[in-house]
Amino acid sequence: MAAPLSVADALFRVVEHAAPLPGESAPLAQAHGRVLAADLAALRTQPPDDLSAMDGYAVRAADVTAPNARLTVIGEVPAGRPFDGTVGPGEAARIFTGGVMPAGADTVVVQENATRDGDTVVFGAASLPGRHVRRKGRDFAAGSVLLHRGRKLTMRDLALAAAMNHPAVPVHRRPRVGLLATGDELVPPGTEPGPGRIVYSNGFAIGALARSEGAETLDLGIVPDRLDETVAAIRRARAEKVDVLVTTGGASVGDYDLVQKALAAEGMALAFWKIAMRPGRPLMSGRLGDIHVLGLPGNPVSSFVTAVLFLVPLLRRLQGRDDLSLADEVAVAGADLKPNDERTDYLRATLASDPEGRLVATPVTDQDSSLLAPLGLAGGLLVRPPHAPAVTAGGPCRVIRLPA
Ligand SMILES: Nc1nc2c(c(=O)[nH]1)N[C@H]1C(S)=C(S)[C@@H](COP(=O)(O)OP(=O)(O)OC[C@H]3O[C@@H](n4cnc5c(N)ncnc54)[C@H](O)[C@@H]3O)O[C@H]1N2
Ligand code: MOO
Repeated sequence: MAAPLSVADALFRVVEHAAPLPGESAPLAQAHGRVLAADLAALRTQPPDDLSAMDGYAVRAADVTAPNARLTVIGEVPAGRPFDGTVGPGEAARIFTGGVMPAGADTVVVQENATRDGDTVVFGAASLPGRHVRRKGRDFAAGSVLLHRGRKLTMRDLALAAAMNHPAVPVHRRPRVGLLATGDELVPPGTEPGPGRIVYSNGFAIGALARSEGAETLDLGIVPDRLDETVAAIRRARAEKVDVLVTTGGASVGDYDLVQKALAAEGMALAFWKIAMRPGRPLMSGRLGDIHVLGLPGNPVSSFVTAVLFLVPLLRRLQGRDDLSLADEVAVAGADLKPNDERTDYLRATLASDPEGRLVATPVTDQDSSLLAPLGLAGGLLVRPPHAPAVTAGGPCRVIRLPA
């Protein structure tokens, strides 16, 4: 039997055919977290002119080289209303923060250092050229590319794009993710489950994860373990033009695990089924026309962990991002770790800081892949690579923080 696919190889196969979705225009107020589909160049220079940084008087520095200079006030320059005249020798213009520096003036004396008497002003202190003046273009020049394609827009980027004079920005379309749960035993939360029934849970975490990664989600419901109903749900997903179809459950080898059979009947090209990880071994991936299919195992922990590791990168790729995976970071093991076998292990671990400020990751005691309560307590996944040797408590390890 061929060795099962490694996590890295599986991830490559999940994203290799995922091209960024087409661009669309998003108004700035709706663009937070969207990913730029094109470079963004400034449409204007900022500041557009030399501006005063203070409320005071715009003067010639040559007139105020010593304290007690006495000048004649020839006009007023509020922000947004430039002054037509020129400040000549012996003259000053009253100016306010953001006002355009009038011709002739090259420095600003703050009003705290000025005594005004009618048209005359006397300065208590000397000033130097350029003092309290914000030079034209100090922030950026027209034509400069300040935000690059592939960037996930932060709230600060929105302010910058606005200052660059863009009311809207080109962003990749949000991926549409269809979520399909399978299993005769599943009932929605809030009902009175009959004997042997299980409350449907995992789609709530996976849906929230997908939306937090910029996707729109479509709930395709729960289908029973029947081929015809599973096929019908897959057809619904196609009719709804989802970009990604995420199924949960029915991924294993049991008589009622029909998801792959139904997808094959609909023409899916299988990329892989089963990979060398724990939890999540029965993960399946393929393509159904333009739809990227991820078949996640039904166990709630397995489905969430595989969604974090594979759905997140797929959604990021579809939105044109290059930072596909959630970053891992160095931590200290909070307990002894056994040597690992050939599968990458993702241990649910609580996270804390030790007195030296180091991140400590302690695996929860029961690592069964059905357990949601420990998953809720875990702040991260402690990653054990294939064949990792034993680590004693206090030794180094790596963790992936789980999204909130
Ligand atoms: N003979 C074997 N049996 C199993 C194997 C195997 O290799 N050989 N793999 C095991 C592993 S590992 C996993 S993971 C599961 C995955 O199985 P399925 O994807 O087919 O999942 P189901 O059998 O449908 O469900 C498993 C478990 O999870 C519950 N479940 C399913 N969907 C949901 C949901 N949406 N919300 C909450 N809980 C859900 C379901 O009731 C089952 O208890 O297979 C092992 N078996
Ligand atoms: O891989 Mo299963 O996901 O171990 O429970």
